Amino acid sequence: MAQAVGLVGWRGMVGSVLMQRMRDEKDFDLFEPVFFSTSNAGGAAPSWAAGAGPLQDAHDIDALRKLPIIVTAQGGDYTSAVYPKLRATGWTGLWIDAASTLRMKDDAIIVLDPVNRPVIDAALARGVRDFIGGNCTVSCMLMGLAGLFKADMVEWMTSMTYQAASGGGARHMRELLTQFGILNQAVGAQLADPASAILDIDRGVLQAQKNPDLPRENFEVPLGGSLIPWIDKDLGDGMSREEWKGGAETNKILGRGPGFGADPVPVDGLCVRIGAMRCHSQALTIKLRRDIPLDEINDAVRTGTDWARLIPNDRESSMRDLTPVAVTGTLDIPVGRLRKMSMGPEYLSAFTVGDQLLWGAAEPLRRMLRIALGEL
Ligand SMILES: NC(=O)C1=CN([C@@H]2O[C@H](COP(=O)(O)OP(=O)(O)OC[C@H]3O[C@@H](n4cnc5c(N)ncnc54)[C@H](OP(=O)(O)O)[C@@H]3O)[C@@H](O)[C@H]2O)C=CC1
Ligand SMILES: N[C@@H](CC(=O)OP(=O)(O)O)C(=O)O
Repeated sequence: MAQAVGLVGWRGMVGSVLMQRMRDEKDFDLFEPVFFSTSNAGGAAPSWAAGAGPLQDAHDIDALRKLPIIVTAQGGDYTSAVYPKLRATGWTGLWIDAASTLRMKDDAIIVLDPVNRPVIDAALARGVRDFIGGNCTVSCMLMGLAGLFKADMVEWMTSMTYQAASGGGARHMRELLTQFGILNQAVGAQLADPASAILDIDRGVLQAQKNPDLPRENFEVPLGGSLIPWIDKDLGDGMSREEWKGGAETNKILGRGPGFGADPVPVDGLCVRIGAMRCHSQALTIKLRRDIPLDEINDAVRTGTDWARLIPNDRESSMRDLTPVAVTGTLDIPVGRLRKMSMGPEYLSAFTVGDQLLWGAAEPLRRMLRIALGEL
């Protein structure tokens, strides 16, 4: 009989993308899904899951502890509330989670198997039970640049991010679009008149952006037609939590830093929210360990993972292939704008884009489940 797997958070935004990918890849042929809900215990399982029983209560520790594997995309509050109680019962099953709560725990692994499969395999062999998806910005960056890290070409790196609204969640995406709609309406008549003055339109947009009635419950400030140079909590030392994750998680995924054999690679930067929908983009400045020819760098990027796509550093290719619109809904991680910078031959610039709901959230989890089931 197939192994039972508990699924929590399957109808949220990350969960829905995860379910779709698992259906596309026929993952459900490999296990018996047991669907949980925090809001509708006893309700029907999703219609596409033929034969699945009714929804179980996601806070019912006795129901959860019967399962050898639990996959959750329910969120950090759920993990904080349920995980400690579940482990306190002596449950030794595998916990596969999208939330950041447990990521930096000593005995938890951040999963991104095309980059750190040996770390995952070694952890499974020594009995590690917690496998957590990485921060979306970090995972997308590493899926593109893995080749440079694998070849140990990187001395340090800065990452300047352009992060999509989806990183905040579904309500943030709606709010962004609502803001755009209101801005458009505010100047609709002038826009329709080719003879109207652009500075009048600009004034009208600014007025609408500054109007206290513009919906901003989620982002707190206008994002449509603007940007927000802060993501996640304020750590109190000038750094945002999202920026801290860049260095901390990159090194943990690579198996570098304190507790590992190799020195950490300094990774730092500035994380910015922009008005894109669901793709995070990043401009990278990389200090190479030595002057490496660009051909060699291109080869390393191209072969780093099966999903990295080398984009020629020309105007047409960059505009066509290196944008959120080009990448959304695909697993491709294009990497382009690769060139040596004027600071010297050891300084490399790069630009990369990734769908933060796919490689940034859902894909590493479904692949970890396959690994746990011995199917990848
Ligand atoms: N958003 C992102 O970009 C990323 C998020 N993550 C992590 O994934 C977790 C979940 O995030 P996300 O998917 O954005 O959260 P959502 O808010 O979309 O979903 C979370 C839960 O909300 C409940 N819910 C209530 N109303 C609705 C509704 N109308 N439609 C769907 N679900 C509803 C569902 O639980 P129930 O069925 O039990 O009612 C659902 O599982 C978080 O921990 C986050 O940190 C990780 C990487 C990226
Ligand atoms: N913080 C990310 C999204 C996210 O959920 O990240 P994490 O999984 O590290 O909490 C963003 O806002 O774009």
